[in-house]
Amino acid sequence: MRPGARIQAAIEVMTDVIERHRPASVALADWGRSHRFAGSGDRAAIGNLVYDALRRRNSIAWKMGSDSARALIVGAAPEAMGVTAADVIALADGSTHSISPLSELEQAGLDRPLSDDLPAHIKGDFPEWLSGEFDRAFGACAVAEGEALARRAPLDLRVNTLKATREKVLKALEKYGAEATLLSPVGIRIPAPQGGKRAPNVEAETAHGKGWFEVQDEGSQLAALLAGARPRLQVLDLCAGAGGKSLAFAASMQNTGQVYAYDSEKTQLRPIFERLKRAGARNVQVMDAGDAAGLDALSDRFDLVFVDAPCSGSGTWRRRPDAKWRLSPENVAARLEDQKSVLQMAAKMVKPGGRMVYVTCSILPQENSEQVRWFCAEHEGFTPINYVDEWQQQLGSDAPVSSTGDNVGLQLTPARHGTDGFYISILSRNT
Ligand SMILES: C[S@@+](CC[C@H](N)C(=O)[O-])C[C@H]1O[C@@H](n2cnc3c(N)ncnc32)[C@H](O)[C@@H]1O
Repeated sequence: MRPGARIQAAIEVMTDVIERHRPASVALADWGRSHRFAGSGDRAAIGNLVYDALRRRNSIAWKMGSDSARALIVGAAPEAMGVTAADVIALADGSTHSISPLSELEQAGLDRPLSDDLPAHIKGDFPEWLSGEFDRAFGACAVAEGEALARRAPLDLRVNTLKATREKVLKALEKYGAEATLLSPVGIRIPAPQGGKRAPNVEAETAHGKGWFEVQDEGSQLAALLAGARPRLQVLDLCAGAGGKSLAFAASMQNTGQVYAYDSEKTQLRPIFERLKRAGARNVQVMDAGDAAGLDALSDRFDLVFVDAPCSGSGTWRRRPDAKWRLSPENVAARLEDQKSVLQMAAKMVKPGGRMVYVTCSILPQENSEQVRWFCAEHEGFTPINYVDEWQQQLGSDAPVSSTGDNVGLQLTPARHGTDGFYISILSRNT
């Protein structure tokens, strides 16, 4: 496909996303199925246009003077395709399948700089109704944090130390520009693709098939490392989902002790079996999904209960930018209730002297520090542990500074730490 046709195709996909409220990945897959002639390069370029437009939706709409699918895609095109505004104007020649010529207004929008006095939610590309939460979370840094959440994310991998070393995986993925992560000692990063380039399909690599690594954001790796899953412990991964953390624990525990992987949803849990097999993880017991009675029978037993709580996902907007605009106050309220319910359940499972680790991939204080405060008020036997000391002990390096400014919980963000937005709080059970 010619570049002008790719822009037109992206407008069609974006129309589907906006008008029919469909997830971008579904709209893109549907478009691919009904346009079989399009190659993988075309699909990647169209995907970049759609995702970049969603990442920077507010600022692009302001520049272009419209929130229409066409305005958003045209506004995103220079950066998404790695070309100049003049190139985009020239590409829109109205030839068969291509985008029609740009109006004067559209042309002017491509060159319009953002003015300094714009509100934070426009400059930082986050939903206006979350302005208060962004302000509470980041104060004067709200725009910078929003901007970082609106950039493309790198591809992060966790080396499976049961089967490989970081050096070995770095060598296997050298061709993709793989480099060691700065914070996680078992992490590897492939930088985000620029312009029209696409991210490599690392899961098609032999090294992945052999179980040498898993795709996992560095923030997620750090949450698992900070939890302190040592050899021979009894660990409960309470919201195990596809098992990302259970796999990391199995590696930290050198396949000794026991990890119980539980989730209320069997469809979430389903991929864990294949992943465990590939990784050579032998100390993970997958519980029946939703088996509350089975879980109850294990009360007061665990050295470590890890709560990877259901949340708004606001920390992962770089990877799922459409979720940013679908999120509603009602969704957040529902997740807050879910979090309280899993925290209540988790409290019963920790043995005296054991610990609970509460994690979200969110940057909203409501879901993070405020839930921990609520939990501690309800459960007198639990006390938050200073994460700075814990980091030193578990990772043997100096802890990064949390964007919350305190040591109760570690809030990681793309702007400060280069990871997805993650919140990690460690609580010890004293009685
Ligand atoms: C953030 S995801 C977990 C991701 C997973 N730990 C990983 O690393 O791949 C949250 C999970 O919590 C599960 N969940 C929601 N409510 C739950 C509950 N009451 N008990 C157990 N799991 C629950 C969801 O099904 C979902 O899989």
